[in-house]
Amino acid sequence: MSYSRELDIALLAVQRATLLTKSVYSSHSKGTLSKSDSSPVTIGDFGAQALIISSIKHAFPEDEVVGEEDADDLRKDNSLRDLVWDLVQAAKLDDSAAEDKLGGPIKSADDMLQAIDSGRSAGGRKGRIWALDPIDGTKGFLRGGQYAVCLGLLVDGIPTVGVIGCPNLPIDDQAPLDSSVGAQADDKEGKGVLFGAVTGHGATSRPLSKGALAPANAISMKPISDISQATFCESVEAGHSSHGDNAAIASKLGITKPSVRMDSQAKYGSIARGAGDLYLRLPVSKTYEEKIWDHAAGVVIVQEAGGRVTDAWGKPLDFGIGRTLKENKGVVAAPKDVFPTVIEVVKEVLNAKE
Ligand SMILES: Nc1ncnc2c1ncn2[C@@H]1O[C@H](COP(=O)(O)O)[C@@H](OP(=O)(O)O)[C@H]1O
Ligand SMILES: [Mg+2]
Ligand SMILES: [Mg+2]
Ligand SMILES: [Mg+2]
Repeated sequence: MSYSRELDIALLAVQRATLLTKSVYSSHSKGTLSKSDSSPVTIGDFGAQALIISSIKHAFPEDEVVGEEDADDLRKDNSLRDLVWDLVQAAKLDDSAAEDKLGGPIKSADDMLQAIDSGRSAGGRKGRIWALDPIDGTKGFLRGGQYAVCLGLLVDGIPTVGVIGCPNLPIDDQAPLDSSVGAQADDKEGKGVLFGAVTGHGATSRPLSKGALAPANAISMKPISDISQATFCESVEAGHSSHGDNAAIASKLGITKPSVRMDSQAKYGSIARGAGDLYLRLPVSKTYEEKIWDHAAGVVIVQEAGGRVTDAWGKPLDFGIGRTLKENKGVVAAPKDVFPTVIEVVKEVLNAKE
């Protein structure tokens, strides 16, 4: 199957949601709350989840969605709900054919809450399940760094369609990648990329637009003949990925360039288009379970661009067990031909710590 309709809807739904996240990004009050795990969530996360789930349920009513957020906090606080509702009503693509494909605007605040809560699927190995991260890199979103709106389709537990919208990344696939891209990001002139991929059909990038989709460019990972020249990406947040272990791996590979620190699945997009080469996410905590919505879209895009993605022990990521990757620890992504070299070194560093 080519999943071309799924890709089209996912691209448009993510594109529409970025109109909302961009309006929150540039505003002083982001309506930030602290969740039970003490991680942040903003009115942008709730609004983007509502818009995307409503688009998916319109186009594919039978599909399930595993979404990061739920509407509990909005049901308890009417003023917060109203803030999100205002944002959701304002986020419209300026192309009526595209809006029609997404079912047009959400009809009421109650429908909005219901849409957000339709992301409560438990996940699993059977059928079609979308994994949605309405704002990935919320800490970057609040700090003024990179963030991404991410949507992946799992078919029988296998990531099959992936879309990532990155409002703050340079449009140009060839733009040099260093930590200035990860820090002090903005979404002004020349910024805003939409990545997309379907298993077996390649990966693309295109400028984010406000209406119909812009023409796509095929992307692929950069061939590397000398691994010591590689550029590696890692989280900005030291609590999400071990900077020390990542640095030890880079050093064993002979890499001397400093890492590119960047929030969100913008890392997957950046290596998929050959701006960077490796993505290292070595676990910090022994008990943390990676979430399926933090990786589903990025994995399809990197694989279709010529890469391989596994956990830090080289085990395939298992998206079919539920909302988390509980059988995996950490994540490593690299171009296929150098992947075996990279994963051997990752395992050496992990084994030395056991
Ligand atoms: N202890 C931890 N280890 C790894 N990832 C974590 C973590 N705590 C939170 N995260 C995840 O890290 C994601 C951001 O990744 P990155 O550091 O690459 O930007 C967060 O996504 P959200 O921002 O969507 O909540 C969150 O799901
Ligand atoms: Mg979060
Ligand atoms: Mg996330
Ligand atoms: Mg998120």
